[in-house]
Parts: sequence; C-alpha cells; structure tokens
Amino acid sequence: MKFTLRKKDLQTKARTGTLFTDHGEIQTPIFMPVGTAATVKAVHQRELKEDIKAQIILGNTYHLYLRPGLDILEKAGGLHKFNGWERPILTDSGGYQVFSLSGTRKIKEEGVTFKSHIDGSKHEFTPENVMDIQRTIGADIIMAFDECTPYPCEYGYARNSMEMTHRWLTRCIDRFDSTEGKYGYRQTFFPIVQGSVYKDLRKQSAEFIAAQGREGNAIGGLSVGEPAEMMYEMTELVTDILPADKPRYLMGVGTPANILECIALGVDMFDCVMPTRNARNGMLFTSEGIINIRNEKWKDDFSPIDPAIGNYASTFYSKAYLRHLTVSKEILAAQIASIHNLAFYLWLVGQAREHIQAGDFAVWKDQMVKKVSTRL
Ligand SMILES: Nc1nc2cc3nc(NCCc4ccc(CCO)cc4)[nH]c3cc2c(=O)[nH]1
Repeated sequence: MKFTLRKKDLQTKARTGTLFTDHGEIQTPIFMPVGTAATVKAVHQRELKEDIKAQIILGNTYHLYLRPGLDILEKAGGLHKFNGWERPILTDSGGYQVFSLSGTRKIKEEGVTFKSHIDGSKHEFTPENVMDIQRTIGADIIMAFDECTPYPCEYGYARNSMEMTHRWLTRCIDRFDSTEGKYGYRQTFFPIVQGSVYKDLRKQSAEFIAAQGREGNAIGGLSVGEPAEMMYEMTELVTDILPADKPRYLMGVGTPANILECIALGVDMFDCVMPTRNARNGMLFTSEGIINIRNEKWKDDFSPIDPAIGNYASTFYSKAYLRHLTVSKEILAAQIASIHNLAFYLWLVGQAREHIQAGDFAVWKDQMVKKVSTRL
C-alpha cells in the first residue's frame, strides 16, 4: 500500500501525506470514525460520505466475529459489501476489546480464551485465527493481535506483556504473509508498538516493530488512562523511531486537543469512540469549544450548532432544538449530535492538513488547542 508524503512542517514533526488503498485514497493526517459492529452508530453511510466527509472508518474484529459472524460476512462478499461502505476500512484485531470487554478472559501463550458479552459462549483468539478472521471481514488495513498493556502496571508486567505481543506479532506476520485476501483486493497489515509508559520498553518495542518493515505502524497501549503528558512523551519517543516514510497510527486517540498535539508529534492516523459516544449523551465538540447541550443556558439559543464547520446538521439545526431533542431522549438527538461531532473531528484534521501545507501549523495548533478545550 503506497504512502506518499506531501509536506513536512518546519517547526514540528507534523506532515501531510496520501495513503493509497484499493478502496480509495486517504489524505493524512486523518480521523477514522469508529464503526464497531458494521455501523458508525446513528449515522447513515451517505451522511458519513457526504456530510462528514469520512475517508476511512473502523470495524472491530471482536464484535463482527460474534455478530453478524464470519458466515454472513463471507456470504455478503466482505464487510464493504455487507454495510455498503465502499471506501477504506480498518479493523482493530480484538486485542483491546477482549481485554476491556469480556471480563471472563484467560491470556495464555497460545492466545486468549474469552466468553462472548452477547451470549456467554466460549471462544479463543490466537494470532493465527485473528489474521484469518480479518481476512474474512475484508478490511483494507488489519491490525496485529496484541495485548494492550493495562495502565498502570508494574515494569515486569509491562515487559512480559510487550515480549508476548512481539512473539504474537511474529505469528501474525507468518500467517498474514502466507494467506491471501478473499475478495480480490489487497489488504495491509500494521504491527502495534507496546511498552506501556516505560521509555526503555517503548524504545525496544518501537525498534522491533520498525524492523518488521511493514507498510504502516501503529502505537498501542496509550489512551488507557495515563496522563496526557505521558501519552505525548511516549508518542514522541516512538515516532522518532518508527520510519518517517510509513503512516503512523495512534490507536484510541483522542480528544481534539490530543489529536492536534499528536499530529505535531508526527502521527498520521487517529481513531476514537469519543465523538460518537459523547454525542449520545449531549457532549458536543465545536470550533469554539465544548458544549454540554443539556445545560439550561442553551434552552433559548437559536443559533446554529456550529456553522463554521460547513455541514448540513451543524448549520441547519439550532442549539435550542438539539437541547430539546436531547433532554427529550429523541432518537434524532443522537443522529444530529453524532453527525456534528464527527464532522467537527474531520473538519479539525482537514484544517490541520491545510495549515501544515501553508507552513503555519505550529502557531495555529497552539491557538486551536486552547479553543477546542474551552468549556462553553
Ligand atoms: N489492538 C489494540 N487496540 C487498541 C485500541 C485502543 N483504544 C484505546 N483507547 C480508547 C480510549 C477511550 C475509550 C472510551 C472513550 C469514550 C469516553 O466517553 C474515549 C477513549 N487505546 C487503545 C489501545 C489499543 C492497543 O494497544 N491495541
């Protein structure tokens, strides 16, 4: 999968680029809406494309494997055919979900056994079968099966967890490189850096991942409760080691401010459930700051949600109307807020791309970090 760098910022490690997949191009830096179970919750595929201008979305191996299941997905001709999203898709490998979702899991060298959060049925994920599962789902970019090391944890645990992730990585690569895609288009594999918040482990893991020479590299084990300063310190250390000519994907990040700071640290791809999950309880991200739309103060504010970001929902509907829908628990509230928050995230990374191109990203970023973090 080709990745061409366009412009490198002079004051920071920010850069713009283009990622070429068989389902279309991705302009980076990019935010990837999370579509866990074959849907970005409350949003139509047409809205994702036309209003939000999403370029790539995520799916989750753990959820899709359990429901609708591989049989249905294969009969459909893969996830793109099943949900009608014909642009790029990335699937996370289940590592994080198995560790965070099904409390009943056992980690062994062979893999992880767990109970379905849906019906309690027993399953096992191994590096090998997770590659086969992601081949069947058919995402354009598939992730290594890793252990997302919990935070906080002792140095010894972090080291053992990282070393197991590295052994699992070798098994993932052996399996991926000896199998083909099932639907006639190419799939790409990204390894994932671990090492928790220990600088020597992070360095060791980044070097091991870089040495695999894959077409893109991910940074895992962050956005798991550590302080933002620690996230930035680990990200900076790892992006100094990961090859500059390959896309860098920081998993599960983050708030608008986190994303801007990490673009400056050389990250190209981001995903987070925050814009969609927080939308459903009335937390709106806007170009002027953060709004809790349930707050009384918006009751008679008939101004548009956020006309600056230029999409239908954010311009057509007022704050007062969205507050009414939210407090009334109307279904339309989740739809409007989800489209708006995702359109804001895509607008923000689009603005970052423009300012990197214009050469004034550093100054713009510092101003924008303050603005997007303001509580309105
Ligand atoms: N395979 C793999 N996947 C990951 C996904 C992650 N997702 C995160 N963080 C998400 C944190 C997160 C969770 C929920 C919310 C909603 C709040 O309202 C926001 C952020 N960190 C992550 C780390 C890994 C990782 O090492 N390996």
